[in-house]
Amino acid sequence: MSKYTIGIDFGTLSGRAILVDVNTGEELAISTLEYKHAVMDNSLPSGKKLPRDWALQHPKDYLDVLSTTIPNVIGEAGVSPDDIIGIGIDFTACTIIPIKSDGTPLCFLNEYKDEPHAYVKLWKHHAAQDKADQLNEIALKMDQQKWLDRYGGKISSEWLFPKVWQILDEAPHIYEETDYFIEAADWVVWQLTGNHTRNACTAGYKAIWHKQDGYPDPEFFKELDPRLENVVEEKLNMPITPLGEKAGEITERAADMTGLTVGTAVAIGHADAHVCFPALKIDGPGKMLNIIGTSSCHLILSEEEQLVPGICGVVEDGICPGFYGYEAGQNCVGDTFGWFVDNCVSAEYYKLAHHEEIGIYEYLTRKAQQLHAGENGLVALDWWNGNRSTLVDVDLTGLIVGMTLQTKPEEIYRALLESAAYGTRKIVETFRDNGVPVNEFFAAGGIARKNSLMMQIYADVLDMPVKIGGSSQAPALASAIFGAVAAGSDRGGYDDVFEAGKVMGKLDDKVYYPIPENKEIYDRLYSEYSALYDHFGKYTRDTMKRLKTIRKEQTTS
Ligand SMILES: Nc1ncnc2c1ncn2[C@@H]1O[C@H](COP(=O)(O)OP(=O)(O)O)[C@@H](O)[C@H]1O
Ligand SMILES: O=C(CO)[C@@H](O)[C@@H](O)COP(=O)(O)O
Repeated sequence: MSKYTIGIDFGTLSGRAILVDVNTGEELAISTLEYKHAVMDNSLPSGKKLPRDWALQHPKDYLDVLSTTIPNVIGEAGVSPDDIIGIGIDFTACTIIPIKSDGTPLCFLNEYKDEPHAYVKLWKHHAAQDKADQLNEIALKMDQQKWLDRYGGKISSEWLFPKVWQILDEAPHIYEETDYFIEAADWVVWQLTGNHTRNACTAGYKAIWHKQDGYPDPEFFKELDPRLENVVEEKLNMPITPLGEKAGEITERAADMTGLTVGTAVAIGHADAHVCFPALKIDGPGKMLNIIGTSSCHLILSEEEQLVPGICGVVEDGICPGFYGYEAGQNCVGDTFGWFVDNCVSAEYYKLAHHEEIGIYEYLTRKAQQLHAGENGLVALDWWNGNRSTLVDVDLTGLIVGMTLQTKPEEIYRALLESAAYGTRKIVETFRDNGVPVNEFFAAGGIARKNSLMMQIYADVLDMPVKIGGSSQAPALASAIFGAVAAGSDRGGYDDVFEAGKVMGKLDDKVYYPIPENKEIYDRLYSEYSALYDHFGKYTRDTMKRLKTIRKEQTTS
């Protein structure tokens, strides 16, 4: 008798569920729901305006994903809910919700509906950079290198404490009324199981938690703001559960909402990038996995804890049990291309794409593919939404050098694709230079399978073969794998995530190999990228910051 699991990937704009056969990895059904409120970066549902750099979400959209996509995949696959043995959840991170002790988000309560700080702060909420700057400065002054160095020497404004501090500073009453700040991954798991759990991945990477040392001392938090002295005890006080464990089982309420059977196993929540390893059968060190979507995450396992400057963090068991997991990343990849096609491509190009019955990305990609490496004469810095690694500063901005009156949209588009590859090479070199070998390169996420030109450019720029995940929904497949492990072998699942990955994971037959003549050109262009990277990112980084300050002043005056 076949058994099945469901994996749900909560992305930036939508939630995607897939139903997978546990014995073959076959994906029987998929269902996607776009979030009704998408990313609230201009205003709240009430119309209240939001300042620049904000990015909020509405937790009701996550419940809609559960109540829509799960029944959809069960119906489409035509399987009995009794044969679905487990479910796993992954989510963007650090995406946090202020909640009451019973799990109710503050924004669900009438009195807080018009309070921006009562809503979900999405991973790309970038309005707490000043808090991150102060936090890093104070950490250095207080000799907190022990944990700071594990986070590459800097905490990003995308992570939990700068966001929580911003809430305390700008809306102390919301901070006061919040019983817990919870990652959205853990909140969704709570809605399914009735159990309040915290996963080790997001606690480790996003909330400065360490398996042996715990959190920074209260003295440190007190120095940030005396009201934060006991922030851990007061707002985050939940035991942390390793990945690969079971969080609980589907409750009656969740069964009514989803159509699943009461008692179905639910895995501990995971982050959308980190979860992916078993979906590509990756089971050990030296194999970098790059999840390329709206943003991009670079993840790698190692048997040792090395301190690598400018990365997001190294966390023991933070990706898969038994290894140190490293994360680095780029704040925007797909988002940059989205910005470009929405703002910089003429109606004529859209008309021609329509005429050829293809989308605008495919149209631009075809045109960009006809160019030789280096023929566009452009080098771009990939900082359209800041720099996550290795400079850790969301105030840095994008740049294109080499533009002339002859420059065509497809040339700029190609330069943007190339800049994402250069940013990735910078990350790979930083790992290698600091004792973390990168021997193989794997790519997954929406773009990895959609854009073959981009993957070829990655192979050429990195001078490494690029292997592609076999599923168009790698995070959801990986979550289904974690669901099978939560169910365990007694119920027809697995006891070990790597064992489950071997059966349920998949790689595409297509591998992109470096083209030697392109590699040579890209080596030269990469050295130009590196010079610009150092110039604008290190020596004159204040230029970009000053421009942002002037813009802010002029927007509010
Ligand atoms: N063919 C394409 N080439 C490059 N970028 C694309 C293409 N199609 C979509 N995108 C961009 O990819 C991003 C979506 O990535 P995806 O992995 O599907 O979602 P998510 O990041 O939410 O998990 C969007 O920012 C979009 O602009
Ligand atoms: O930051 C992380 C994980 O650390 C991601 O959740 C975040 O970059 C969002 O990922 P997507 O680009 O939406 O796939």
